[in-house]
Amino acid sequence: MENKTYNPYVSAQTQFDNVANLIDLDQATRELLRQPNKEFHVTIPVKMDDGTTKVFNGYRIQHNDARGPAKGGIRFHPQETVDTIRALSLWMTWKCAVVDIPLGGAKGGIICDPHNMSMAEQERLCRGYVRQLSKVMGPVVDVPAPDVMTNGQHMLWMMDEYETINGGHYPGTITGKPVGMGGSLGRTEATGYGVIYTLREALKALHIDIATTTASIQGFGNVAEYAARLYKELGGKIVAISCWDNEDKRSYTYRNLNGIDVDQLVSIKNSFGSINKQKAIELGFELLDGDEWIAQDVDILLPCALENQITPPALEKISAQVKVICEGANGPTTPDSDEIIKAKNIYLVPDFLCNAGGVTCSYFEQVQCNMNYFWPKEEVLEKLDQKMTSAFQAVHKLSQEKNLYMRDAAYVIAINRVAEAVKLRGWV
Ligand SMILES: NC(=O)C1=CN([C@@H]2O[C@H](COP(=O)(O)OP(=O)(O)OC[C@H]3O[C@@H](n4cnc5c(N)ncnc54)[C@H](O)[C@@H]3O)[C@@H](O)[C@H]2O)C=CC1
Ligand SMILES: O=C(O)CCC(=O)C(=O)O
Repeated sequence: MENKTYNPYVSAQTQFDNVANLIDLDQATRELLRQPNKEFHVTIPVKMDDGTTKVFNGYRIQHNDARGPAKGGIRFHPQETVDTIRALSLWMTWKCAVVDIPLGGAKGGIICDPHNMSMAEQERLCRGYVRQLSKVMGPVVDVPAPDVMTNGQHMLWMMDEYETINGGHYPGTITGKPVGMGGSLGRTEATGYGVIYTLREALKALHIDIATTTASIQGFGNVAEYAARLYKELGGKIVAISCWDNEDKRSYTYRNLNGIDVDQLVSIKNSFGSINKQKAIELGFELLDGDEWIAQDVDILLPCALENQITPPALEKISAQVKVICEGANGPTTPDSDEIIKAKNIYLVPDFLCNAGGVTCSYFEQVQCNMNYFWPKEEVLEKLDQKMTSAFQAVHKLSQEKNLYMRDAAYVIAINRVAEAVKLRGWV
């Protein structure tokens, strides 16, 4: 099969258009919701350690804030594109709506490769980004958080710059901050755990005992690591994990058919979620091609890396054993692949439902910051489980009642909530 290229923004709009037709959404609401409301494109000059100045391109795209302040992560990636960020901003709106938290959708990104930047350069980049955007962000406007290749330290530098500019303490400006500095316990785990809460519920609905299942995972960053940890804790066996190798500029799949020891693999990965190949081989892992994660004879696939990973050619390799796909990543599946997944009768938990644990915990972080009182981890995770489980059940129920694909059912709930908000506000 020929290798097609996919634009995530086109995919996000295609998904939206399909469901807008299904629910007969009026024309004005369609036009409003199928594109972002505001876009900020900025240049960020950064003094590099060698004395030169490098200019980076950054973006913040706010899709919709009818239900509350815009919310969504900031990515650092050398191949970041404005269309990817547009798509991600749409998905953030649907995500907050499907779990019913009072927030809108936004996303940010900077084209850069943090692998090749010192911590001091990264700090200057974070501060420069906020200097460009401080007027259009803030606790009641737009609240960023970590995403691919960003972490709590980046968020703290950004918050500090925002507070310096605005002269006060505004911990609700950014979420995903380190614990003790306005961060919430459980935020590090939240997205990955949320993925597994939805998997647990999906398996219950399918009458499959999680302890009898096997899984293969794409990615080994924040989302994948904590999904792997909780899945194992619930009795599942992981046989393969793939990740990017920045030295070889390609991905590999690490396989152990006896079951992967997650702690052991974490001990040999770096802060970017890349596994040390040499050490993995010494530990007895089989080294396979990066694409092989999808070809394993497992019950569950957990794509937790990037967008456009599950394509028709990739699906040609999928094992007949696969029963469930839980999308930890944003946009891992292309619209033409959805048709194949439906035809194969694989149960799909769609991205903006499956990975909503991160933003749900970010919302809890804001609530705790507003109270200036922080909950114990057990309380955070219990509330997170409740939110994720009830959102999953509402989507599953609708999908059963109306015979809808799970992605479409999640969209019906999310779009209806946002459409109602824009109507109530008198925007359409
Ligand atoms: N961090 C969060 O709270 C949330 C993240 N997400 C989404 O989850 C996905 C992963 O995010 P994080 O874990 O935070 O990022 P991360 O930067 O911590 O990890 C990304 C992982 O993907 C791997 N990867 C990159 N390219 C790959 C390729 N071609 N093949 C195999 N592996 C590859 C990297 O090696 C790394 O292990 C992204 O789509 C992100 O937008 C969604 C919701 C919240
Ligand atoms: O925690 C957040 O606010 C957003 C996380 C995020 O970027 C995402 O869910 O894709």
